[in-house]
Amino acid sequence: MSRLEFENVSKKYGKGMSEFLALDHINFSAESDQLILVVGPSGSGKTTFLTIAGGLQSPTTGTVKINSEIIGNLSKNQQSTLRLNTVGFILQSYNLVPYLTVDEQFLLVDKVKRQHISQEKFLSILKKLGIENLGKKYPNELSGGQKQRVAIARALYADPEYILADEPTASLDTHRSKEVMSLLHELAHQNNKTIIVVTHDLRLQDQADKVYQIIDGKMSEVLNIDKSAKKNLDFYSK
Ligand SMILES: Nc1ncnc2c1ncn2[C@@H]1O[C@H](COP(=O)(O)OP(=O)(O)OP(=O)(O)O)[C@@H](O)[C@H]1O
Repeated sequence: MSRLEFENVSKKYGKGMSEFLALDHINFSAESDQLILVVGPSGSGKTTFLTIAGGLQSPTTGTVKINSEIIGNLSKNQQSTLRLNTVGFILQSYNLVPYLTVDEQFLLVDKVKRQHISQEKFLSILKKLGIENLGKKYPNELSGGQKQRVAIARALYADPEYILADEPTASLDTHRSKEVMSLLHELAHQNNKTIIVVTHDLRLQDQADKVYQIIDGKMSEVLNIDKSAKKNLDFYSK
């Protein structure tokens, strides 16, 4: 079973007068079969949390474990291999390669991961995200929402144990947002994935198994999300 754990994780940026505590003693765990939503206002530490969860940056203090392995104890090469084999990122910047068509973005995953996905599975992912007709287009020919969906499809295509998504529905309308969240929910439960979504968008809470909030770098589980969601809607919106 997959398990991601944060033990007393803090992250400081800068030094001296410009020192800033972005994450403050966070304890957190996520397992397979879970879609977890992490909400919080702008600048509260959500992206910092997600990038540390995926080993893209290190905590200042505390321990992050993926499947019982302490990430900080691994060499840089071992960390890259662990990331490549277990974690799929959906980042705000989409991370699409500008000079590759949509189809080629997926071929690149095959190359990097030395895998080959059946055409049938490939098409089913594209269809689920409504991008089956975009294969020959380059990223600069796509709308923000289309780029977002290609980035999501590419993360799913690599079939990682963990999917870490930063505002995956930011450029999508309400209908598409719900579809994407349903898809992530289905993946978590039918394909045993651990999925963590950070977002401002409290409308996504319906599909989540657990909801956490980060405020000023401190994280807590939101047990009664409906009530606080209504109270905090303005607070969370950008
Ligand atoms: N590399 C960095 N150097 C210095 N400060 C940083 C750095 N990255 C983030 N910060 C600061 O840490 C805090 C948390 O940033 P983070 O991006 O994690 O917040 P966020 O909740 O994801 O915000 P948003 O919702 O606006 O994306 C912010 O005050 C930000 O300015």
